[in-house]
Amino acid sequence: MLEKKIGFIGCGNMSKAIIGGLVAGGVLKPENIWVFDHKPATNQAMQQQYGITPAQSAEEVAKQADILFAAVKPNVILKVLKEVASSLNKETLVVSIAAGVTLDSLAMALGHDRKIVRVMPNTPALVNEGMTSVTPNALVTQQESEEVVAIFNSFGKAAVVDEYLIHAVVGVSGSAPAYVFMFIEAMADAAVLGGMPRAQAYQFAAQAVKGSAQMVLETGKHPGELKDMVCSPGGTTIEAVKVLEEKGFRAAVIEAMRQCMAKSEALSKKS
Ligand SMILES: NC(=O)C1=CN([C@@H]2O[C@H](COP(=O)(O)OP(=O)(O)OC[C@H]3O[C@@H](n4cnc5c(N)ncnc54)[C@H](OP(=O)(O)O)[C@@H]3O)[C@@H](O)[C@H]2O)C=CC1
Ligand SMILES: O=C(O)[C@@H]1CCC=N1
Repeated sequence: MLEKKIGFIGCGNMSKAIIGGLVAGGVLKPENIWVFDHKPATNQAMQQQYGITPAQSAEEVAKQADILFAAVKPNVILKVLKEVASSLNKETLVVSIAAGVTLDSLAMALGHDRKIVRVMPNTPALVNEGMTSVTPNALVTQQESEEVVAIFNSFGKAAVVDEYLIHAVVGVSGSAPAYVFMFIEAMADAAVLGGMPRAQAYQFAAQAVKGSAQMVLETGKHPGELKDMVCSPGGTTIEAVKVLEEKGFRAAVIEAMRQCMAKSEALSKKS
């Protein structure tokens, strides 16, 4: 169990996913998780649900934390960090989850002597299947970096990546659950069209996606080979594959992600 205090400023979708994962994984005592959201009702609800410690202010969280998560929207994070910079201890590790906010701009807000880690998680952290990239600045030690990776590994998988890869990470995992949910919803709609009850259709579609993902991860086989294994000659699947190719399925996914990555890059230039 990690004997550190972890603080969160901002408690929305992502903080809830990370805190849920930390508590479920027994990574640290819930009372060692300090939370400040500017909505008091959120702090109370988190205390009731997880037994975490609600704070009265962002400064209080900053003073308490050994590792401080800045988990507010990208447009407010620099202001929030500037306000708490003087409350941080010298050794506090600041972890930013904001999309498009670079290590350089975080250092400008916090001071250039700060240990900062930029991470990009995703919402499946809520069900212990998150995927997170971890990018430390030069002041973070190997051991501290490994600690952050271990935190995210406790509710999914995590890997250290160079900062230039962050836009690809946003495209392929940070934002990706949204397109996967759309795919599941569309498949379920089609199953409903085929007469299946709606709830059952979501179950079948989601399990098909989960099982297929598991096959990629566990067999190490090329996705194309796994696809070929499903397509019987003259069978049903190849009919579906033909239509997906005709409708530009792959091109649509690639173009959607290209624009997602471009937006991530544009946000980084603004910050
Ligand atoms: N959602 C996702 O899938 C992912 C999000 N991210 C990043 O995570 C960050 C947070 O996203 P997400 O959790 O979705 O956002 P949310 O809006 O759900 O959460 C942010 C929370 O912080 C609160 N807040 C805003 N300003 C302050 C402040 N000054 N002090 C304390 N609390 C404040 C917000 O309150 P209010 O609602 O009143 O504004 C809200 O409750 C973003 O920077 C985003 O880029 C990264 C990866 C994936
Ligand atoms: O849509 C967004 O900007 C954030 C970043 C990754 C997922 N959600």
